[in-house]
Amino acid sequence: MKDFIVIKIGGNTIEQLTADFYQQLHLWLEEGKRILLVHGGGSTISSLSVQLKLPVRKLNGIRVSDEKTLDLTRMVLLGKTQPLLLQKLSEHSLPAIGLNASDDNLLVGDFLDKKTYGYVGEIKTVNKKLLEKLLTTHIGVIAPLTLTPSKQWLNVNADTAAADIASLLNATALYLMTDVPGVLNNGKIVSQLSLETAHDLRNQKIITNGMQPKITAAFQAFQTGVEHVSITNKLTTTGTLII
Ligand SMILES: Nc1ncnc2c1ncn2[C@@H]1O[C@H](COP(=O)(O)OP(=O)(O)O)[C@@H](O)[C@H]1O
Ligand SMILES: CC(=O)N[C@@H](CCC(=O)OP(=O)(O)O)C(=O)O
Repeated sequence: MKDFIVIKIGGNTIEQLTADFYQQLHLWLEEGKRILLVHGGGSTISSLSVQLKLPVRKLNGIRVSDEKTLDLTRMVLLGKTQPLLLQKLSEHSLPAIGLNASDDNLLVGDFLDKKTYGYVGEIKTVNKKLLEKLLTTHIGVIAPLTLTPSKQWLNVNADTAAADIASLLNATALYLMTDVPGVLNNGKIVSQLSLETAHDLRNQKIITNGMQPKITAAFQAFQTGVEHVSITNKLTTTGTLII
């Protein structure tokens, strides 16, 4: 079975992707790797929420989502962010296909903690057979949403979604691509991050906001067997490697 590589691209990062990113995808495709991109879109969801006078509330970097926020999230991710990324891939001659939880039971999940976060989920199963077929010819581009077994849509933090999917696919690598070159401490990149150091940096409030779900997601994937997990702004530099 060929390797699965999962790459999470933060909403802000889509516009900043450079030529080396697309070149690396071409190289991996030539090597026969199966590539899945999980995209974010958080900043657009927040700015539209403000325009529509919906509350913007995040706890530990995770959006608290009522029904209206969930609806808006679905519209942004599937109506704006995903087509933008697909268009960019197409402009760089990369064959890509947009995917979401409702495609042939692609993702099934459950509430993360309904009392605390509302309509927010985590992913429990992935239709691996479908991805094995589709990803032989295409790069998969997947939105961070899930459906419960009773078909309730849920908003999933994109870092959490990428890590859940990487774990469930037994992926060989997970790249969490963001707008900073890695985890920073006093302006310097932490090149290798252990769980113990991550706890310390969190306690010292050096790791805050959107970096928190990224760190949780990174260790979750690493501990379930994803060999290479990194937080970076480029596929060609390691940034912060999880150890
Ligand atoms: N220790 C840290 N090192 C780097 N970035 C951090 C750290 N703590 C918090 N952050 C913040 O996390 C942000 C990345 O998370 P987020 O905004 O959610 O991005 P994305 O949309 O790519 O997931 C950085 O831009 C930075 O503002
Ligand atoms: C539950 C939750 O936090 N969902 C995220 C999904 C999008 C996301 O994570 O986008 P970025 O990676 O660009 O931040 C949200 O609503 O913002």
